[in-house]
Amino acid sequence: MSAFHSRLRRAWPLAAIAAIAAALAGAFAWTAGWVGGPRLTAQRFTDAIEAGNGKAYPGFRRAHAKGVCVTGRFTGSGDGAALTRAGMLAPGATTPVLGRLSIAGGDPHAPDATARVRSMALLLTGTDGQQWRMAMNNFPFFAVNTPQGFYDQAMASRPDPATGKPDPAKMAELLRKHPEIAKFQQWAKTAPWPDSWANTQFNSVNAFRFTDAAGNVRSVRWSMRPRLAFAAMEKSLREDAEADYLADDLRARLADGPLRWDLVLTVAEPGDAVDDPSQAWPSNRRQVVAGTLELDATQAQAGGACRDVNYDPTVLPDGIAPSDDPVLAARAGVYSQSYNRREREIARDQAPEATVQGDTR
Ligand code: HEM
Repeated sequence: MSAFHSRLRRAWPLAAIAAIAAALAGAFAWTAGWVGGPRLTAQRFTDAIEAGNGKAYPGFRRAHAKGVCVTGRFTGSGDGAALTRAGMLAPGATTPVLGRLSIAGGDPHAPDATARVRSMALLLTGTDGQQWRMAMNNFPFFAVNTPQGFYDQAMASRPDPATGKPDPAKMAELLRKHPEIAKFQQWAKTAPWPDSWANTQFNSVNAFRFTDAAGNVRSVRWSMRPRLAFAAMEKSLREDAEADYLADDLRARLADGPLRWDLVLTVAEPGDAVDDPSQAWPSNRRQVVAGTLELDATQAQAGGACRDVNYDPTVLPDGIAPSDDPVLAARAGVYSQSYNRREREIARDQAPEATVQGDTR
């Protein structure tokens, strides 16, 4: 070995250590948001959603703040077993459900007629303790294709202090940056509004990976399809409706008996957008009715068990896993942040409105 090579060999460990140290320092700086611009952390994301709400509502979810708890059960039909080994979809398997029906938005007192987006969240707990948490909406696809898009939307929606409404120039800039939003705006403008949670279809929107007993993996989206026929509510009727007509309607319907939705699994084909929730899949994809959800009771969220649940859609039983969709990953971080903030406010007695027993919603 030459003198040069032996000097190099002696120097190498020091150089390697220095390089590793530099890489670690770089990674730390990136994580801390010192380089490459401020990173989109769950904290910043949640701050933006709070700012978009215009006002603080301690103890409430930072999104979908207004809602009610529901309870019931889910029974597997057995047909879903062709797609996943998850025991909850086995034939006849019955799983207790603690759920929540809500409207989108950060104001827990918003009149129902102002909320274009309606939602269903479910927590299924299997006999072996495994959980399947879902948070679904009535839109068929998401407004944006990245977490950054959702963040930008929250920032652009912040009320302008002068008008109390979002600045139209900022909204125009948002649309220029995220043109996929136009498709969602078209849906929001034209799709008829259902008159009840009970006849609304709720969609997972994000895709998930289903693994069957033989180890085959497929990309799946799912929907809760109501057994009740869709009934539209015209604008004039919505304008005259009571602020809490959805919860009133739910109580009245449940007094007459349980409400049911079928769980419909839709299987992707090669080329379908499995990591982009803003793109619907073609309507001819294979569908499987994997079971039925039955809801038979409702409770106000202030005193109900759903208040203290984080319906994080990445909590899944064996046989179902998150896709690589970055929006899904972002949801897990932001829901946790929102959950921690609201539970801390409740624990510190800073949230009388969110905790008052006997409040109906
Ligand atoms: C980056 C995208 C998204 C962000 C940042 C976001 C943010 C949030 C936040 C902060 C909450 C409140 C969580 C809590 O305090 O427990 C929430 C609730 C919810 N979100 Fe999202 N969301 C996103 C996408 C979606 C999508 C794609 C869907 C459905 C298709 C969805 C459906 C829901 C539902 C149903 C709830 C209410 C859950 C409950 O009742 O607790 N979200 N979201």
